[in-house]
Amino acid sequence: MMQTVEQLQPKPIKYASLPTPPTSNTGSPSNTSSTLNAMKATKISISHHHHILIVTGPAGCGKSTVARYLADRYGFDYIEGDEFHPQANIDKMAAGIPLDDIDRWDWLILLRDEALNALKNGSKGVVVTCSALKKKYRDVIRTARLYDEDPNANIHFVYLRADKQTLLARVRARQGHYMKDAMVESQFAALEEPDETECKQLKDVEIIDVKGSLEDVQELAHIAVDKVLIIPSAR
Ligand SMILES: Nc1ncnc2c1ncn2[C@@H]1O[C@H](COP(=O)(O)OP(=O)(O)O)[C@@H](O)[C@H]1O
Ligand SMILES: O=C(O)[C@H](O)[C@@H](O)[C@H](O)[C@H](O)COP(=O)(O)O
Repeated sequence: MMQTVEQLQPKPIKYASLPTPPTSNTGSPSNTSSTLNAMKATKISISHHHHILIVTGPAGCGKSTVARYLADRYGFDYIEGDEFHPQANIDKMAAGIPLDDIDRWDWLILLRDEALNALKNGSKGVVVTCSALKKKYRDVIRTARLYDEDPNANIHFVYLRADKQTLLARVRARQGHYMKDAMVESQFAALEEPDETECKQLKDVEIIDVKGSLEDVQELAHIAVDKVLIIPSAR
């Protein structure tokens, strides 16, 4: 069964005023003009497979903002990863102490299982925010495919790439969050960006440069994700 994007989202999709797509040192470019032209010219449908989109990156890169937008666009469930940290992790981060691997394992498994539950309960797709700073954390999430009832479940990472200055500015401007700007340094220290090997071998990472305005970033993100979710119709 196919669902058209038009059915999921009343607003027409604009492809007209796109920002110049970013290129990345480590991953594939987020889109090409030929893909865009193909999408403009054809009716587009979301494949019937289960989809898990993991929006990743360090604190302040825009995970929640972009994930909510994507969930809305595709009619997917939304899981805010921060809400699944145990209180001990929140307390630690609020006190300015970075989490370590041990703090994160159960949280990652919980997020994976929450996503699987949403699919089991009938959701076609789910968008999860999860910093997933290291490759081994992303690998934990990748095991969702082994447990999902759809053997062709589509697990995809949207890595929001930002430089330290941008993150510092955004974390400083954000009100009422336990994660303060002093933690940005440790987030970068822990960060293992998806590199060329990971991107090429696993083909499940899109890298989005998030320096631009929110509107630009949302557009870049949905163009990248459309390529993953949507089958251009032959008709
Ligand atoms: N592209 C952007 N340009 C400007 N501000 C942004 C952008 N993306 C997010 N923000 C703002 O930056 C802050 C951090 O975004 P958020 O989505 O909470 O990031 P994360 O979930 O990764 O910590 C928020 O106040 C958000 O409104
Ligand atoms: O693995 C971690 O160290 C945390 O998950 C961290 O990366 C995450 O960013 C925080 O939960 C803060 O929340 P925000 O990302 O919403 O700032």
